[in-house]
Amino acid sequence: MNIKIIGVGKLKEKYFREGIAEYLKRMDKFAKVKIVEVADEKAPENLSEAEMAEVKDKEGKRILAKIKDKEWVIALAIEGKQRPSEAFAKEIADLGTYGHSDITFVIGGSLGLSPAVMKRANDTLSFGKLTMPHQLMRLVLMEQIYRAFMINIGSPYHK
Ligand SMILES: C[S@@+](CC[C@H](N)C(=O)[O-])C[C@H]1O[C@@H](n2cnc3c(N)ncnc32)[C@H](O)[C@@H]1O
Repeated sequence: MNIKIIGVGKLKEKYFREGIAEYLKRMDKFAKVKIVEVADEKAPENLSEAEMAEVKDKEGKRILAKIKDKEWVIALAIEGKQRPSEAFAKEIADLGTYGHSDITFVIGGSLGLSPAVMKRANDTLSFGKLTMPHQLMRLVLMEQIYRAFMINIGSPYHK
């Protein structure tokens, strides 16, 4: 299975990078996991609606350029679909079984994902109504993917 996580902007803090590196290492035996970073646009406080849409559109185009036709895309969105970790684990296993072994997760930038990216997505994933910083979201997502693998092998990691 190939898992790609596309995020906007670089991870600045060392503790995030270390956390990501740890989960990359732990998942090594279950899947080929790749992090792809696309450049972010400057998004100062006082942007108009049109300017915010332009920021998302530009970032969205960069995201879409990193996605191949065969990839099953799951967009992370606050208003997306929530599910328990067990259901998420089953989905990951089923996708692999039924011919979608290239799964791509997409995390938006500080203003979120563009309509074009949401349209390309095959599914959405919400971690609840709380807004998380996109850098932290990357780490939380990795833990949940790792947890999914642990659930699927029946490991006591998942209690
Ligand atoms: C700072 S948030 C963007 C906030 C923006 N107002 C929005 O509604 O998308 C950056 C990205 O992190 C992800 N994200 C943040 N909180 C999330 C949550 N609770 N569930 C799923 N994804 C989340 C989404 O991909 C979002 O585009």
